[in-house]
Amino acid sequence: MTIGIKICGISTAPSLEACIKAQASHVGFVFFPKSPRHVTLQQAAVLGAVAAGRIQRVGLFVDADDSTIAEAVAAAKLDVLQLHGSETPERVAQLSARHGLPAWKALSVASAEDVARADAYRGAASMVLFDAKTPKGTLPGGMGLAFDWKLVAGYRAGGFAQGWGLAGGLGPNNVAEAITRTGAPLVDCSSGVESSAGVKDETLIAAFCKAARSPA
Ligand SMILES: O=C(O)c1ccccc1NCC(=O)[C@H](O)[C@H](O)COP(=O)(O)O
Repeated sequence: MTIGIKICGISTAPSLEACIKAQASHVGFVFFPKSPRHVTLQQAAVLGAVAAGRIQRVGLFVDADDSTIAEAVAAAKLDVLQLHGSETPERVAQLSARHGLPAWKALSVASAEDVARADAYRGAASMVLFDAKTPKGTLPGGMGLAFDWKLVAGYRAGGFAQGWGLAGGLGPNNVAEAITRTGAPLVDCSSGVESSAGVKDETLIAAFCKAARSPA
């Protein structure tokens, strides 16, 4: 099985090129102003053009309004929408249909009940991305926090056309073990390949992608 690898929070051309060179499958552009990884529409347009046809472009939104999403889709020529807030299944389906794009729904996980919330999104989202629940008042992602992988080990993703993904606290040193223990078909990493908040490290990107393709 070819593992999907998404590197999230790409905001510069060198880090984008590092993801392509390392053969990641997806890069994430964060459209959430509170994030240190936030990109402007101008940055997104440049990065989206560089990425075109070379790697899949995922736009990340947190309860964004229609115009924010429409402007980002147009600027970056996004291939996928990642909805990382409290978007309902209806909102996910609506945005996917409106833009003609697959939509991934991120769910924050700390318990089995959180994983079960994915059921409501079958048929609406093309993928469910399980991420760690973050403390109140902090960012809803990109915090380097992991959750108990046992909660999603062997997850059955029927009804999600693109399967499921694992995020939260992954890095070059634990991603192989995470894949082996959960069977996740896609892994997603942000802070684990950074030297400081929002600053990607090209060596860590390469190491992460290599490790993800070498299950423990
Ligand atoms: O990365 C962000 O800054 C961010 C901000 C707000 C919502 C989501 C965000 N990131 C989502 C991602 O897809 C991250 O890759 C995921 O949360 C894992 O992050 P990390 O634990 O740092 O690898």
